[in-house]
Amino acid sequence: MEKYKVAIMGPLYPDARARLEEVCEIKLWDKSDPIPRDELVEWLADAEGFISRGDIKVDKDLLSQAPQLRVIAQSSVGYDNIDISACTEQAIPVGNTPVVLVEATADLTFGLVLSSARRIHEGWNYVQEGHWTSRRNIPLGVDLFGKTLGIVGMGNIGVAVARRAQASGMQVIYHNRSIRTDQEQLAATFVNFDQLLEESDFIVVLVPLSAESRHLFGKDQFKHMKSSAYFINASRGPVVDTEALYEALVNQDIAYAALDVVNPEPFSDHPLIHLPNVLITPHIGSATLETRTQMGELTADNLLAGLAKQTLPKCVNDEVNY
Ligand SMILES: NC(=O)C1=CN([C@@H]2O[C@H](COP(=O)(O)OP(=O)(O)OC[C@H]3O[C@@H](n4cnc5c(N)ncnc54)[C@H](O)[C@@H]3O)[C@@H](O)[C@H]2O)C=CC1
Ligand SMILES: O=C(O)C(=O)CO
Repeated sequence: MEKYKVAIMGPLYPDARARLEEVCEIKLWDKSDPIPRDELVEWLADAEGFISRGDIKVDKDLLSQAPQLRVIAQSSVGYDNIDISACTEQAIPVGNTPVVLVEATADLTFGLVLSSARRIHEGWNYVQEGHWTSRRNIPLGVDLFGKTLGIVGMGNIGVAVARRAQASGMQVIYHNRSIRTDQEQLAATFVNFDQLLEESDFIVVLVPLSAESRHLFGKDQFKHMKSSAYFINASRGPVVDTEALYEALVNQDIAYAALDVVNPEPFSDHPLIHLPNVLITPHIGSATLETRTQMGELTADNLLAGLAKQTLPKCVNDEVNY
């Protein structure tokens, strides 16, 4: 049997790779920098399947140069790098990996709440740098118990974060595109956006990046928050205006920011990194061995289904799913 031609933006986890190699002729980009556009165009000229990744712009122009393409799969729940309407127009289904990454991402997100409130990494730096010579001047944190956590984007991960917060004795309020029908069961209260900004001690952001959510958090929103507020972003960097966040932290309009996502990524020389009231992790929300393995498997399932013109198990534009 002739093998399917596929282009894959790595990394590709070993089990998924073995399954794909059985039926696919693979071109694998395994460098950490994104593939140059002209090289990608060449790779896609005869590709039937494409495993994309978040740092690659998949737009109308690219798709117009990929005449054989019948499926795109991506190992993430977010797909803000892909022009979904253009894919739908060309009847190309796009597979993503929701659900399997929820608990790992919620752990990391709530870990940022906990680490920043209790200054865990500062405590470790303090010990490592030899300052623990007496009981004085230890990093002093704040309680979670009895505080209000506001979640912006109460989807799958938001709900999993709410469960963790409730177990720590926090009240949970949320703002979402729509009020959840399971709100009572969630024991979380829907509030409007401004109310959430004003009332929350901790704000966790988990909205997808879209035209509507780009720079949802800027100067005015930080001014609206409590000066004691902790701001945690685990969604996408561009949901926040980075310069406005920097100013808010320098001016102490808010107390602290903990970020798993920033704009741009990677992020190694921005002044934000040097502020004392910031904790940044390198976009590791779903990065556990178990979760990344499951994401790899689901991505392979989506790709193989599309190549065989069968229904993708998780499809973003179901109207063109097979
Ligand atoms: N840091 C990391 O490694 C990870 C980050 N993510 C990010 O988290 C996002 C959320 O993931 P899930 O919870 O699985 O998605 P989901 O689709 O289950 O939840 C998103 C929620 O946000 C709401 N929403 C959308 N736009 C909104 C807006 N403008 N204002 C208020 N609410 C809005 C939706 O109604 C939905 O309830 C992903 O799109 C991705 O960007 C996801 C996984 C890992
Ligand atoms: O799934 C996503 O959207 C991520 O950011 C990485 O898991």
